[in-house]
Amino acid sequence: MILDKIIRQTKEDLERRKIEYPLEWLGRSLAYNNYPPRDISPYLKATKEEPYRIIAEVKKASPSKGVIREDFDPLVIAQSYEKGGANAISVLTEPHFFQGNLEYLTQIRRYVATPLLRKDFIVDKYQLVEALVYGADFVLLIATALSRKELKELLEYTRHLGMEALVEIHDKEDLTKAIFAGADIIGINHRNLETFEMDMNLTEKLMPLIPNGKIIVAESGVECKETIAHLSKVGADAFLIGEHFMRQANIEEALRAFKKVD
Ligand SMILES: O=P(O)(O)OC[C@@H](O)[C@@H](O)c1c[nH]c2ccccc12
Repeated sequence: MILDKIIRQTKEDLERRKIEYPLEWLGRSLAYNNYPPRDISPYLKATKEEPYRIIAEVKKASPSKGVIREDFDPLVIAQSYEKGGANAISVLTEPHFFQGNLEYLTQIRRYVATPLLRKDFIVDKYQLVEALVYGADFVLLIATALSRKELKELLEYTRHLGMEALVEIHDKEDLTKAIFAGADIIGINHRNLETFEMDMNLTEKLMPLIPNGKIIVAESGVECKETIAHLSKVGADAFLIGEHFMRQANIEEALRAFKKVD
């Protein structure tokens, strides 16, 4: 089971980091943090002027596709995203399966003003403190990977630290967990994290079950404007897009083309 494998590896790494940088040290660097997290909701909620928002992802590789982009400079990519008009930027920080790095967050934060998502497999409060210290505005919490209680506690701690969470779901059971936890921003992942199978109808299927007032993010497999137009009509506020942009020679132009409302 790939998800189990990633979580196991994540926990192993975490034990090492906790010894190397105890929480007290990590907490101390917060005193020097010049980048307090921003309130992310206004960046993601659809409005009349901006009927859909785009979270563009910095992702070198994935377990389903291997290396997606050879010519990979996270800062240059993030700057292209910013110039192209991204509403937020998702930074993969998981090192083994996605070839990400926590340092990318800090690098990008220093030069880019667009809000940043720490995209990782978060299972521990320690990772939330890290997210804050390294410059994230919001974090991903994956309902499938957490128990009801864990999800609720991690979401509460995220807010305690002044951040918000994008709570990712893939089925009704995840949705129940997300609502129980008090999620305000719900990501519907079209990709099954176990089988990598895609269901591009999932947003449409789950939408009627989601209470009013939540911000909805459609995630994965979005590669054309037709999909965006359709899913935004169905009720998605924002789109999380990685691979499509990572495969472009001109990332900025590709993003601008998606942002242009027809
Ligand atoms: O590259 P895509 O198909 O546009 O998908 C982006 C994003 O949704 C995907 O990377 C993702 C969604 N949920 C995740 C959880 C962990 C790692 C990665 C992900």
